[in-house]
Amino acid sequence: MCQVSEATKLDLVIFVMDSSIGQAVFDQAQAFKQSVSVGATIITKMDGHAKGGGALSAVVATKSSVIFIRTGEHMDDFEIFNIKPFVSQLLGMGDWIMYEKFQNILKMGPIGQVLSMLLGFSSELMPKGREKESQAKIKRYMAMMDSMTNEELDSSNPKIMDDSQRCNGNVG
Ligand SMILES: Nc1nc2c(ncn2[C@@H]2O[C@H](COP(=O)(O)OP(=O)(O)OP(=O)(O)O)[C@@H](O)[C@H]2O)c(=O)[nH]1
Repeated sequence: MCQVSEATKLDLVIFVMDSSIGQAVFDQAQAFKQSVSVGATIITKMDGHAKGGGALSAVVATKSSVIFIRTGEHMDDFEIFNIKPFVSQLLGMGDWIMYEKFQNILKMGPIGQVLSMLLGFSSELMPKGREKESQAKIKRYMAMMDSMTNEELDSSNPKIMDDSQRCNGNVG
């Protein structure tokens, strides 16, 4: 790697990390940084189970920014790195965000009008003429989420649900 770096005039050295290796990436990234001057990082395999927490270690070790994530095996499975969804996924905040959305919607009055203004809600959730039913559905989702522990809300793993909750019908 040092020889390649010395023999060529590189505009940018990119450290490519596999998100599935987790925190072990720190040592790898540090060794990389000690040999060549890393300018950017790419996180791969974000389509798998890993949330990419190791990226934080890689960024600290290389003192570089993440520029892209890879989300598949094909050539074009690249996405520009976007900090908000990344951190949200890392913290498992998807369900919390949805819960807050529901709470705000219910506060905002006639739900049909409100939902029609919002992006991200499908017509199945709010069919025309069935607003009351849909409002009840949202309240049911919220009741389900109220019955979940913080750990369950934070996790994207459905297996973490307690079996007794499934039997009680608390979980859809
Ligand atoms: N699902 C998925 N597969 C990926 C991604 N990036 C790379 N791969 C696959 O992972 C495998 C290894 O990729 P390589 O590019 O050979 O990575 P490498 O670091 O040189 O691999 P090693 O030589 O095994 O260390 C290949 O089959 C890739 O297609 C990704 O973002 N998602």
